[in-house]
Amino acid sequence: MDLEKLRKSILEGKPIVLIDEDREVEADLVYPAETITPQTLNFMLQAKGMLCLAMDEEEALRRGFFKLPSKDNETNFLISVDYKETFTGISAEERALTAKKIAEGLSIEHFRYPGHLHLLGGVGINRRKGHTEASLELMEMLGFKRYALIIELLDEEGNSHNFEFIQNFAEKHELPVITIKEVLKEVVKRKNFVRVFAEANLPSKYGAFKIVAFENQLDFKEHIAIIKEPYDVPLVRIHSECLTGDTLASLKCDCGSQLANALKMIAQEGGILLYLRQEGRGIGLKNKIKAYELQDKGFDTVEANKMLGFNEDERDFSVAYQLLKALGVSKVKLLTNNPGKVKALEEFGIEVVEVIPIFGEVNKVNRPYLEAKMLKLGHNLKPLLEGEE
Ligand SMILES: Nc1nc2c(ncn2[C@@H]2O[C@H](COP(=O)(O)OP(=O)(O)OP(=O)(O)O)[C@@H](O)[C@H]2O)c(=O)[nH]1
Ligand SMILES: [Mg+2]
Ligand SMILES: [Mg+2]
Ligand SMILES: [Zn+2]
Repeated sequence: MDLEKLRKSILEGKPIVLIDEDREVEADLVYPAETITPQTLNFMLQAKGMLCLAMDEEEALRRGFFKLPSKDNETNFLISVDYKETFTGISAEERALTAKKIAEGLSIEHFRYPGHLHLLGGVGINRRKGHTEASLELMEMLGFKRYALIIELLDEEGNSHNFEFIQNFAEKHELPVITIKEVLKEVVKRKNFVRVFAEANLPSKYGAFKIVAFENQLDFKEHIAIIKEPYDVPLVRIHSECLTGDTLASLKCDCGSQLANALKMIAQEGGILLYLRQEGRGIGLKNKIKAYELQDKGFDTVEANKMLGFNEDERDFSVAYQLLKALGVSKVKLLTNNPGKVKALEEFGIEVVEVIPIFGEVNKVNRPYLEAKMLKLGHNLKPLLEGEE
């Protein structure tokens, strides 16, 4: 993400176009409240959405601004306000003044309500990945206080999901465009959401390990690390949970035998196994079993995922990066046949000094599954399946 370019745009009085790809490409214009001018605010109003000031909900509540009833994960409105020394509060100049006064830290006594500036409460980008939360992170990474003016961008007909219109608008006015996903990624790089919670010995039949549990504020799941020390550059296995393969001895996949082999290798060389709670390539256990239903009817693992409305692989390795960071690891020798895992770690700045294949057992049942992974998901399983290791 080109933060310099974004900062320059702000200094020129131009808002940033922030796209939410998860919500069918909805775009908001975003600008720091602390430096807003009536001119920029007036420019933003042509977007035709609802101009709001986003701030951290906790901070807002501390200062006496209060919430309006809303359901979980819906837009989190607080009472709308006007700064007391405005006339009606609606003009661009007066709304800009109200916004600045909030960004200055004034509490509710200095405002009339309801007023003409809507307030949105941000609950943290780890809890909600909306425009409100992303715009606050964006402000912070650009060196501004966590107060953002945001407004949805509507097209000529008043529609909010027109990618072409959004692009043209940005080009015409020379506004930078970024996505919530890009913001989130940058936040994961910069901040720490995970810390070591507990650490104990774990003697196992493969050797003497340590087991580490984490306090995890990123996806709130209970991931685990199994560690064998000492190591210089650790051998790292990032293993996604597979209840059926890992613990129920299913022959449908190679997960259980990969897990065993990884633990053996790590026991010998020193390293870390991250056990990630991303069952079924991220779709969860019950959906994986639904996918197995379809596989029983003859569809392959990729087709089954798609028929259920999922991508072929729904995993996100942000949390793996955060776990490694919490363990002080920035260089790894990665045990995998999956190029996607290497790419994911490298994007976060982890140095993958070596990629080491890790094969499980092939049998009659899992061969078609492994072939589908090789042919459709690009996994490097050729030596295993063609026995030419
Ligand atoms: N959706 C879905 N998930 C499956 C299926 N079979 C196994 N899985 C899941 O696939 C994941 C495999 O995880 P890993 O072995 O860590 O990763 P990988 O993509 O095989 O990559 P490697 O590092 O090369 O092993 C686990 O979460 C399994 O639960 C299936 O048929 N459908
Ligand atoms: Mg929105
Ligand atoms: Mg695997
Ligand atoms: Zn499995």
